[in-house]
Amino acid sequence: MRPTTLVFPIDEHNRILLGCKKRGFGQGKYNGFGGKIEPGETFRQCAVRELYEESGLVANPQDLECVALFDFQFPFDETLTHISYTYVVRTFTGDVKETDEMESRWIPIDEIPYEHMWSGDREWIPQLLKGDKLVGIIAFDRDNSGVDLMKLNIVDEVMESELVARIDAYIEENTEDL
Ligand SMILES: COc1nc(N)nc2c1ncn2[C@H]1C[C@H](O)[C@@H](COP(=O)(O)OP(=O)(O)OP(=O)(O)O)O1
Repeated sequence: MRPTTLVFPIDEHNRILLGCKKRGFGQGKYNGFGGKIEPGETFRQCAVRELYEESGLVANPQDLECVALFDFQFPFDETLTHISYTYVVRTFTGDVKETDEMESRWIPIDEIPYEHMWSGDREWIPQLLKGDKLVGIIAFDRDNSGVDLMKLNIVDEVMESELVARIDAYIEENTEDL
């Protein structure tokens, strides 16, 4: 799986925008907005594109705050393993709309529906909301749903790579099918 991004918009009333995923990976779960990075994109470009496609909100890449880098590991199905650069955004325009992928709503942060989210989120989303920045591993169990291991470090700053997608695109362009 390609690297991914994940964005949590927060409004002036301190509500978080979450979407219930209508299809694909994480179907039926509430989450922020994101998806796979496309060749040639930076992580921030991916994040604002996915935010718009999935929620209708428009953000500038420079207004994203990078708050976490997660290595989501699925040892029992390696095809699911991926990293995710995770952002909070408080400045945006546009109207929230239902899309093919997500049905979204603004939720007060003390009413986040963790029981309908990925397990693990209950641990780290509150940390992000109080301002911590996190880097680490979350490893899932045999059913690819429960957390077997969570090893997260609080960091001063999440180092953002702008290179991965470009290298990926370069390799795709310059490698013949075997
Ligand atoms: C496993 O724990 C996870 N928790 C949370 N909160 N979010 C997760 C977890 N694992 C993945 N995610 C996020 C990261 C990305 O935003 C998406 C997955 O991206 P994916 O590319 O698979 O999703 P699609 O929307 O189907 O992708 P495209 O639109 O790019 O096709 O979930």
